[in-house]
Amino acid sequence: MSRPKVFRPDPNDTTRPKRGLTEDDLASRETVFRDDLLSGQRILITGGGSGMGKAAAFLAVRLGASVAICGRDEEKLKTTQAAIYEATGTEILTQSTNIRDPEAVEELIATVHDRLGGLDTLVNNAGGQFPQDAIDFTRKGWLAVIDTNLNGTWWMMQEAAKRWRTDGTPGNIINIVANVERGMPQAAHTCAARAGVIYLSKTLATEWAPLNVRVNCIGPGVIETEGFVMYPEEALKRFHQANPMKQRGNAWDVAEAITYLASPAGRFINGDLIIIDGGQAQWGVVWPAGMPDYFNEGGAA
Ligand SMILES: CCCCCCCCC/C=C/C(=O)SCCNC(=O)CCNC(=O)[C@H](O)C(C)(C)COP(=O)(O)OP(=O)(O)OC[C@H]1O[C@@H](n2cnc3c(N)ncnc32)[C@H](O)[C@@H]1OP(=O)(O)O
Ligand SMILES: NC(=O)C1=CN([C@@H]2O[C@H](COP(=O)(O)OP(=O)(O)OC[C@H]3O[C@@H](n4cnc5c(N)ncnc54)[C@H](OP(=O)(O)O)[C@@H]3O)[C@@H](O)[C@H]2O)C=CC1
Repeated sequence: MSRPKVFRPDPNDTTRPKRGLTEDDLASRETVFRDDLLSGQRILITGGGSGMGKAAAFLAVRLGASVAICGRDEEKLKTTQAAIYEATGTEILTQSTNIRDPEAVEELIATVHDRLGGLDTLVNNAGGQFPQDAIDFTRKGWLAVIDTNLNGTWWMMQEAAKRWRTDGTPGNIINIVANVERGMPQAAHTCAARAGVIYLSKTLATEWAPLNVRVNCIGPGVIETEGFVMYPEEALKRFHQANPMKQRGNAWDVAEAITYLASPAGRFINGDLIIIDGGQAQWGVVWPAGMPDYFNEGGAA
């Protein structure tokens, strides 16, 4: 088998195309929602400095929400903050936070409450993984993906809910996971973590109903964002072949679904998983690190 065991993206490689919607797109793209839909809402979006989180932040501000974003990279957050300010005249709150650090998460939730006066909707979008055959995962790699996607999401959920319980105010949690129903070859670490988040969410949708907190998940399929840099160009050529529409989704597709769940239209949706994947769940498999010969026609039976 000639597939490389590891693909490490080079952040300084300028030969790769820039991917994802531009700030101009995010500032002007049409939305189905009315201008003041989220007026008065306070929304915290993790990983809001890029990709789907950034699109959701742009849209929420355009629809009147007060928005906070976090991520590890302060510069990315500041760039997004400036772009949103330029497009809308509204300043969002940014706080550099690693969601894997529960103390940093506690500080983040406290800052959001202090600065925005409370929190209505938490969007747990921060996350990611690298493509690799599971058998070759290092322990550190496995732990990094589980700690980010499962533990990090949990620290955020728990801390937000504690504040809602203390304050006696309602809450809404939207967890961005992935389309894991049929498993995800070469993404087993993230599949395990996301499946964990989905069933955590289904459980808490019941357990936290007495607190008036709703919990839902969104499972994106192949959505073209800056995050595609984690995958080799060769794999990216095949990604959209895995859905019957043979298309890549974009960050706006997910941002509008987040908005729907954050709006009063989502008021009776609880414990659910909304898949946005062009039908991939019923069709193909991505193989982000390259399909083993075994599965090719003529490969071992
Ligand atoms: C859902 C779709 C699924 C795949 C299916 C594809 C279809 C969907 C397409 C797109 C899906 C997306 O999610 S796009 C969004 C992608 N965006 C992201 O992934 C951004 C966030 N990701 C990350 O921060 C990193 O990838 C992550 C590993 C999770 C955490 O980062 P950290 O900074 O903690 O970790 P690092 O220090 O970089 O690495 C820790 C260890 O992990 C291992 N490691 C890290 N990168 C590695 C690599 N490329 N190949 C092998 N191993 C690696 C090594 O053991 C590292 O240790 P050392 O050896 O000591 O270095
Ligand atoms: N694009 C796709 O096709 C799919 C994406 N997803 C998931 O959707 C979410 C958004 O992805 P997308 O927009 O595509 O990709 P991006 O890579 O653009 O977004 C991921 C964001 O998460 C932040 N992040 C990562 N780790 C941490 C951490 N430990 N603490 C705080 N922030 C963190 C990153 O910011 P920073 O680096 O500054 O920390 C970044 O802004 C991710 O969870 C992704 O895995 C799921 C299925 C498909």
